[in-house]
Amino acid sequence: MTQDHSRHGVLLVALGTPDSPTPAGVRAFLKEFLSDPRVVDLNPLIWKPVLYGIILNVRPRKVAKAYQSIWTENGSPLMHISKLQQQKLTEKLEAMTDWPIPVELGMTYGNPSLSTGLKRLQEQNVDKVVVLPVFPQYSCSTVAPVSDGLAKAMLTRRNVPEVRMQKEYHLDPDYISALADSVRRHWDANGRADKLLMSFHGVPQRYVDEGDPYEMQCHATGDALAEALGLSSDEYLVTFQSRFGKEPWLQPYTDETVNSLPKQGVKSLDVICPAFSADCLETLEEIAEEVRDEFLEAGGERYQYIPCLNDDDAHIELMAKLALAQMQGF
Ligand SMILES: C=CC1=C(C)c2cc3[nH]c(cc4nc(cc5[nH]c(cc1n2)c(C)c5CCC(=O)O)C(CCC(=O)O)=C4C)c(C)c3C=C
Ligand SMILES: [Fe+2]
Ligand SMILES: [Fe+2]
Repeated sequence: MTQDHSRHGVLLVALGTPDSPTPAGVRAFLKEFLSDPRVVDLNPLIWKPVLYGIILNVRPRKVAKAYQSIWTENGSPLMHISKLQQQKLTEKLEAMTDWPIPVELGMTYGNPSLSTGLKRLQEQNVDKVVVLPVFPQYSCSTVAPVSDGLAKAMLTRRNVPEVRMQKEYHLDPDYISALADSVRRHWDANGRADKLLMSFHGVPQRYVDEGDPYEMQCHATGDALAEALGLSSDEYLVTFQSRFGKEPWLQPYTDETVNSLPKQGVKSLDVICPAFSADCLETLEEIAEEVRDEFLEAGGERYQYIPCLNDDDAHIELMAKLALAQMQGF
């Protein structure tokens, strides 16, 4: 079936990242991010004094150092990889449709904003926007802020576009097979560890108790990936990383699990982070460095991090397939 793509465009959405790896750059990013009640839903009368009085004074200096350790000549890895994805997705869509379909980046927090991305699409005459947040698993703390941000961006437009948003794709067969292929490539090049650890970004347990399907979707992804790889239940683990604040987050925690594994005889680990579509601070610094050091200090012998899908062909093909399927819905 052929379709008229003349008014179609894609807004490729990622979480966002600081403009610079400096305390000021990180502070501006954290201020916007951590002020979103979708991310931290505590009573503002309690949260705002903590955020402005403590967190925004202490955390930026520490986190800027972490960003400096992963920053490249192309800037923040998340931004650089997102731009590569944007460019390759543009090329892939044109190859598949014989029509140039504009793809713009929009970050939930930081630059370019969702509003900027939307404006750039409208400047190219786009009136039917497919929004593709690159979060395979839906969470109220990642995907819902995208729909909030879009609604806010459109509040001031006289002419609003038609919009369709991909909510999640945690069991899409092409997503699972792209992950499985990346693990197999890693095994072929490096051999296979005792276990495959699948570490997902955490969220507060309470969000799940109140209806966020994120945890269930992470486990479904993990089980499907294990099945695609032919792993039995004792050959892989699903854990949750990046805990923030005092209340319980999804468990088991990645760091605690990794610390306990050498004592149980697990001396080598392969680690993959399926909730991340691009390598970033949380994978390159936290998982590939910090957690690795903890494993080796606890008696582990070999720890290997498997990169995110980033700009892999299979990943770009998945994005193109999802975008085109959404376009069929207009
Ligand atoms: C405070 C609560 C947080 C929730 C809830 C949360 C959910 C969540 N985040 C991602 C993806 C990413 N998070 C990243 C960084 C990051 N995340 C939090 C906090 C929460 N995340 C903070 C404070 C930070 C900044 C760094 C720090 O201060 O520790 C990033 C990396 C961005 C980068 O620049 O590289 C990503 C990506 C998901 C998928 C998720 C829930 C499912
Ligand atoms: Fe996060
Ligand atoms: Fe972190």
